[in-house]
Amino acid sequence: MAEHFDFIVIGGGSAGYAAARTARETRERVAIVDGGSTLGGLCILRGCMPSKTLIYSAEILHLARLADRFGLNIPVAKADMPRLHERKLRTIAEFAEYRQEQLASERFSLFRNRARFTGERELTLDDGTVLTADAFLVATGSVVACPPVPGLKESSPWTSDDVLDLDRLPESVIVLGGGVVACELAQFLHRIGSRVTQIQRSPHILKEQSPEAAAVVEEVFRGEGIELITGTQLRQVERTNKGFRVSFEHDGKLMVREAAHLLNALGRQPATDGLGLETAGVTLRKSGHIQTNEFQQSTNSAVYAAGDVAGPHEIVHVAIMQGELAARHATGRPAQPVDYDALVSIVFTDPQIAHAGIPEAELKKRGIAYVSADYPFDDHGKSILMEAKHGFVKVLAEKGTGRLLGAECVGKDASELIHSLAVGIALKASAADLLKTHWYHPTLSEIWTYPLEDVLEEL
Ligand SMILES: Cc1cc2nc3c(=O)[nH]c(=O)nc-3n(C[C@H](O)[C@H](O)[C@H](O)COP(=O)(O)OP(=O)(O)OC[C@H]3O[C@@H](n4cnc5c(N)ncnc54)[C@H](O)[C@@H]3O)c2cc1C
Ligand SMILES: NC(=O)c1ccc[n+]([C@@H]2O[C@H](COP(=O)([O-])OP(=O)(O)OC[C@H]3O[C@@H](n4cnc5c(N)ncnc54)[C@H](O)[C@@H]3O)[C@@H](O)[C@H]2O)c1
Repeated sequence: MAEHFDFIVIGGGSAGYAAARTARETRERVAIVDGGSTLGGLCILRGCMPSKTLIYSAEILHLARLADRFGLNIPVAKADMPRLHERKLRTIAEFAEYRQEQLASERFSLFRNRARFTGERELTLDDGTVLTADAFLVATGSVVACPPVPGLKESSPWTSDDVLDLDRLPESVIVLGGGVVACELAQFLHRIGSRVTQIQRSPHILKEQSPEAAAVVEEVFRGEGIELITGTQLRQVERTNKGFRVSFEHDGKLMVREAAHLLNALGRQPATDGLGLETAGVTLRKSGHIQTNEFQQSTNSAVYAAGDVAGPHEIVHVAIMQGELAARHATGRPAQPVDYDALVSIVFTDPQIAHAGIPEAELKKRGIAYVSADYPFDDHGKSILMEAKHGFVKVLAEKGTGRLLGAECVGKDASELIHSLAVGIALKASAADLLKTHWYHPTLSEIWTYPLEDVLEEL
């Protein structure tokens, strides 16, 4: 006999846990099914938290090496890999334990299995248990993609999981890709002391960001000593007795690079394999993501999807918003679709790239009339005294009304700085509204006053 629930979540990561918690507010019988070897989800175990723990250490190391610039004498600054690794494990363990306790609490029925749809409202677990529910949420996340580059799969390259678990210094690494994972980890590896070559297909890294923002990071990467080669076409990957050889075309010539290690950072794909989605009448988009409406409902109205498996943005806070939205809708409560025009996205390179609202290219595409203004960090008091002169801030506001539509920040701690503008954008404030703020001096944040004032003048 099948056990029946009000709401079943498949996948107890960021999206799944947020949905289960939200559904439990008004429903008694909520189940979570997670077949991962460790509970906790990508963000905690192998994504945001381990990467940002390590990247922060690498930033401190980088600053220590620039000690002379700050009038300091730090004779030796280098990574202690076993201790770096141990700190990461300790930090992650704390987050994971907390999440595991939440998932295993008596509020939910937790099944440590892989699940597969065997009917429109029926799941069969890998131990044969059959579960039915009024509504389901698929929140199975994503897996590393391996595009059909000859020899890539056969050579078993590292993925981000391997880099985030290093307890020794790799002598040299070739990083394939120019997306967020590739860039964040290429700079981390370089800063801890590896020789890094990064190979990217398009003419610029970080193609989701504006070309101006990407150009700042490219210049810093090359200045720090990363060999960054853009505008390439990968031809072949081979294992050698010393490591790896990558052949690619660049400027019409065939080029070859060799290194002890190879990192495949060529993207991730939605984790839908083996879920029996066809049996449940759930359709996928061309991208492989589960197709949903604005309430995260799939083509089977009883099956919702959220997080990396649903897209369109593979970011934790979006996964959480989508999970909460799906659970509210599935349990018959008022639910507001996610407002992607207020999206915040961040790349944790140094300098960081942060964006809020509608990107400028999208404003142009939609034919929205806007005014814009920017200001560089190399002309700002606090960033000058911090020796953090790379990058700029930019504000985009609606022509006529001055309503904030978008903002971009490339620079030190851009991930923190963007949030004052993100609040303005989400609350549909105008440039004049934001200028009522007491912007403290000297801070990095007060740099926003320059483009805000310029935008106001331009209106
Ligand atoms: C290196 C790296 C760094 C990142 N850094 C950031 C960052 O700084 N900021 C940010 O916002 N985002 C970051 N991300 C992205 C972020 O981690 C993801 O967007 C987010 O964790 C996705 O959450 P999710 O709930 O969709 O999936 P997950 O957290 O992956 O959860 C999916 C769960 O489903 C389970 N599961 C899968 N298949 C089945 C099945 N068939 N049956 C049962 N259970 C199943 C898995 O065990 C897992 O627990 C990073 C990603 C990577 C790889
Ligand atoms: N700071 C953050 O919020 C953060 C950090 C890491 C990851 N993430 C999320 O994880 C997701 C995955 O990141 P990612 O960097 O792995 O993927 P991505 O899709 O951002 O980047 C993949 C890269 O691989 C290249 N590529 C793909 N196929 C190729 C081929 N056949 N030949 C040559 N190049 C090819 C692409 O041009 C791109 O540069 C992202 O969507 C991101 O949202 C977020």
